[in-house]
Amino acid sequence: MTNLSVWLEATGAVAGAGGLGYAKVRAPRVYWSLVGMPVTWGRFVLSYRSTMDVCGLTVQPSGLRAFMTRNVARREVQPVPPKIRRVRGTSTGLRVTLRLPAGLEPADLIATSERLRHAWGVYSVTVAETKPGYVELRMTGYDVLRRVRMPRKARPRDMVVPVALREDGTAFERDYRKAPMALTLGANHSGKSMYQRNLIKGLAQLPVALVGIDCKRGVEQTAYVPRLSALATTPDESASLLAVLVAEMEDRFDQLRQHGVSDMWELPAELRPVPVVVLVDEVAELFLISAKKDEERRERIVTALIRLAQMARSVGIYLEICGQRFGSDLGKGATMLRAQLTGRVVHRVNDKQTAEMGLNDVAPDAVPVASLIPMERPGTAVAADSSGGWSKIRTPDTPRDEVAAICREFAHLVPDFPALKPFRPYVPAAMPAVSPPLGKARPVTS
Ligand SMILES: Nc1ncnc2c1ncn2[C@@H]1O[C@H](COP(=O)(O)OP(=O)(O)OP(=O)(O)O)[C@@H](O)[C@H]1O
Repeated sequence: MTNLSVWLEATGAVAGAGGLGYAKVRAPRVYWSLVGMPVTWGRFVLSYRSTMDVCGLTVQPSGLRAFMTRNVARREVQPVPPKIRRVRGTSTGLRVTLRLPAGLEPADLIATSERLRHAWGVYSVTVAETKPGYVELRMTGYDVLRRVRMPRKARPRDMVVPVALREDGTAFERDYRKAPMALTLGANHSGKSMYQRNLIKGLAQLPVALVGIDCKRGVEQTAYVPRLSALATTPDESASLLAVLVAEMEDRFDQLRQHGVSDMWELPAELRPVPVVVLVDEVAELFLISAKKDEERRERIVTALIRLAQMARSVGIYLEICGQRFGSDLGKGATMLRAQLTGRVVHRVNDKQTAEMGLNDVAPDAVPVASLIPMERPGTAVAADSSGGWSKIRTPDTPRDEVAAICREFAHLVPDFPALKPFRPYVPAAMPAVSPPLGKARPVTS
């Protein structure tokens, strides 16, 4: 009854809005649920066998099965497609779980995904291996990255934060325990700050210490100060803050040794130190030197970043570094640091070389995809990690005020962290909706 009334309400809405054609363009989610999904489901079921046959995705049945078909059923033995284990409709498409017969592998389906897409008239077909011998065909009924809506079930938990949507309709999650150190690259206005904003939105709700380094005088991160344990807005402050984090890392190593474990997560919860996520906006500012005297500071910053990137994972200190480019042109230490940042997100770039800096060592076949991200789609990126897998993603368009409000709501989660106290930003009683003008953005207290 409830389903019927929801359906009637929705169809009424569609009719009121000017019909199905209008809904297809303006409300693709509603159109998919009401029209696209039943049509595609039917088409899929009716044409499954013949489609798999013409796509070369069938194999000869096993000896016993062939014998039974020939001698018991008295039918001609036909090649068989993968067995359908489950078909499930979602708000963005259809998910089909297949059991692969001997002789077929996931790569065979990946190679034909374009033909499957045409055969079933869907927007995209992605193939994911879910466990050995099983694959999931993820079909999307429309371009889910045009207006991003995160799946309702995607919630921050443990050290996992949903941050964007993949083109197959699933959530792209930043998992700090799987890829502890990450690099986000992209040209001006490509959506890097939006990516960090979505990250902060999720991280703010978890029991972690958030440390900001924003040498663009804090223009982006000042809005989040109620939830930050520390904020540095100049290279000098950043150098001091990073030195404190390196000392904290060393203290935590001593603690691990005392308890005879090699990873913070092996400690009982009551002894485990709070995880720390260090968010660096525009890393080039930390590498720049305008006078000879800055060289020594730069050296300290780069050495601290490399040490943290190499070792801090096991003590729960994670780096999230963001910049326009990240290559040898930044100077000594840059490529060494980059090699340690194994989580990669590359937004629109101005040249292929920048895409190569971000992806060549982890997912070289994703370089052309990153090089072709259009300007009209800010927030679109290629996300890859050292496992060689990659996917095209887009962040939701989350207003800064919304994230600032979440930071205020979860301010009570700022952990007690004496070493970071000198860097704790001043939190005004009423935070302005947007950052204060340049030059006044850095209220510091001790
Ligand atoms: N996912 C998105 N959906 C819609 N609009 C977006 C998205 N991501 C970013 N934008 C818009 O694109 C513009 C640039 O975004 P953002 O400031 O995040 O880019 P940036 O790479 O950090 O730029 P800069 O290097 O200049 O700081 C902003 O107006 C933002 O609102």
